[in-house]
Amino acid sequence: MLIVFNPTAGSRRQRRLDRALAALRGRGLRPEVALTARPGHAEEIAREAARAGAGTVVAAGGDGTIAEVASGLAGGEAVLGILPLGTANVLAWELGIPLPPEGAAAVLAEGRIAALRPGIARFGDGRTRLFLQMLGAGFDAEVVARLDLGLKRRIGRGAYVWQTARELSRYAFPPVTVRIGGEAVTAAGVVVTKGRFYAGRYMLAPGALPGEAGFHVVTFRRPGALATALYGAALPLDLLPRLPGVEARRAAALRIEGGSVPVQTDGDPAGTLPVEIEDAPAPLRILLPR
Ligand SMILES: Nc1ncnc2c1ncn2[C@@H]1O[C@H](COP(=O)(O)OP(=O)(O)OP(=O)(O)O)[C@@H](O)[C@H]1O
Repeated sequence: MLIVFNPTAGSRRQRRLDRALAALRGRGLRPEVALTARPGHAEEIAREAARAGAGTVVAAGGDGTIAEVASGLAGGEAVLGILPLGTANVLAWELGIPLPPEGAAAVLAEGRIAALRPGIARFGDGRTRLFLQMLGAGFDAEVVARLDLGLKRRIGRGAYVWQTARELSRYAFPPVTVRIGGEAVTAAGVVVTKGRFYAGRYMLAPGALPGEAGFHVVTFRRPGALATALYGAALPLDLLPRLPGVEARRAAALRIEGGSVPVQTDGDPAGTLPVEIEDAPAPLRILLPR
């Protein structure tokens, strides 16, 4: 077992890693730890470990680190483990992986292996990006792109609230077009998700199930600061899916177009529109609670 540790993710991460390591050793495991030195490094480490025959490669960080490790493992035999040390930890909430390090360690030691179907985003410039939870185009990606990472390290999720307030006054809400089969929907923004939750443990797509093929596509029709502030206020109350102008569809694959609109995947900046989205060719094996 190799643990790929992002020392910049979340807060109090070193102590939480140490607690997980102690719990794993208590269960007779002797994991190695590799530290990431830069964005993208977790993917390289994971790919190399898988090539060298690692059985389990654990992403110790937030959703961005998990997506990077998953990219490195794609198409191989190694199993993905998750030690949630991030800021929002959406995927951990989605999959029921405990946030306390001892609980997460128990899943790494004794969990069951399940299959997830990652999504793949193909950008107009030819780059691809794998995601496990979600992709957003529009306002949420603008917030992620402009987030002050130092502030996020200091105050955690409050940094997103602060950045949202700032972007509400200056984002122009250019329209995006979502194409699913022959249908075209124009909206102010869209979130394409594999899971139910968004921004933590808040309900976005109640019908989504981990491991399913395809996507739940949630469009936000109304542009502007007022509508977006309302979406933001409804989110922690789990009322977002019921708001007027918020519509959900299923799609096996889709294309999103829009001029210079930013895109985020699993909470990290990923590029700009256009993007084509489909399921990854192979499932990914992952350790989940029994
Ligand atoms: N050593 C490093 N220095 C700077 N950035 C790094 C380093 N290692 C990894 N990263 C980048 O940090 C980004 C953010 O990390 P991650 O998403 O894991 O944590 P988080 O943002 O705190 O958590 P969450 O996504 O759950 O809110 C990752 O996308 C990764 O590319």
